[in-house]
Amino acid sequence: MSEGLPRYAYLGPAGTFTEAALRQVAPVGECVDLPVSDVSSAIEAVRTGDADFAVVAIESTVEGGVTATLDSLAGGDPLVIVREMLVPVQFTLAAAPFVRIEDVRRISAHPHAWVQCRRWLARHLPSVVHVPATSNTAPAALIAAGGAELPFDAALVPPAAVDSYGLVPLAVDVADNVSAQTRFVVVGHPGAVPPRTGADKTTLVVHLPDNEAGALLAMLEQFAVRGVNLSRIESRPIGDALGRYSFSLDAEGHITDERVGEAVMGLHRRCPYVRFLGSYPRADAVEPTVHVGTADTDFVGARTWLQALRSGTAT
Ligand SMILES: O=C(O)C(=O)Cc1ccccc1
Repeated sequence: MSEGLPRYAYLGPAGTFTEAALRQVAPVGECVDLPVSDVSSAIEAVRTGDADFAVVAIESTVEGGVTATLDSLAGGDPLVIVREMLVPVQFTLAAAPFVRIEDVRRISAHPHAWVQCRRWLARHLPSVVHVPATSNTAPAALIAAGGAELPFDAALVPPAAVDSYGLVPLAVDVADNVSAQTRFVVVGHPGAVPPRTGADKTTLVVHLPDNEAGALLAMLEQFAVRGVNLSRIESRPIGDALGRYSFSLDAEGHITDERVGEAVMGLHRRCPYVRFLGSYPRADAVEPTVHVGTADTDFVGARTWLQALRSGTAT
């Protein structure tokens, strides 16, 4: 019975790294899986009410921010990130039984997978052609389905998907970076913010005032002067005119941390648009370094002192 279970939209079909991320939060049987063919559809499924949550890749060690995810979250009805997960990413070159590596001319791969294996491919199969796939297991599912002749001979797939789709490995560990990781997030409707753990992240989208010299520096100063470290920042076109950019950033800390709250208030004062995309526990549980004068007690003490000055009760 799946009634009452949370519904998760994710990039399918089964066996993607996104599904591995989903399993960290919702084991099989404890949720309804809704596989879709791109991250924007996964996020949209939450907006339309077809899903309760979406699990989407947001950042990778190889390519940085996943732009489709950042753009889908930056506009449209507000959604928030409630959790993050890290998944190690490796690839196997695999094919239907009886395909020999020397006969491989066309390889189907998700564009991110192709980039992650570029050096290996250039070295071992320099003349192969890339056939883009919607996910890391979409070509595996096509091979497993059999039937019509496919426009590719082999595919780059997650190692765990080789057996589950009845493929054979032609070459293992073909990713260029052995420590590659992808960061995934669970996206849901705004509501109660996940409690502060002491090792949290806050994701924001910020627009800067137009034609103001130093506006980016002024935005960054809101964090710097309060001792808030940023772990990711990137610009994306707003889309309405050339030269207009939106900044997507991750700040270390929780919205209930005084220093993060003060920085976000500073953004609200200085920037024409600020979207809060959630505070959630860091997957690596690393706590931020708290610099002198930026602990919660420092902010609360300073506020109490100011109140006393204003009310004439300071001693
Ligand atoms: O989740 C997957 O498996 C995907 O197809 C997306 C992807 C692509 C490359 C690295 C990590 C995730």
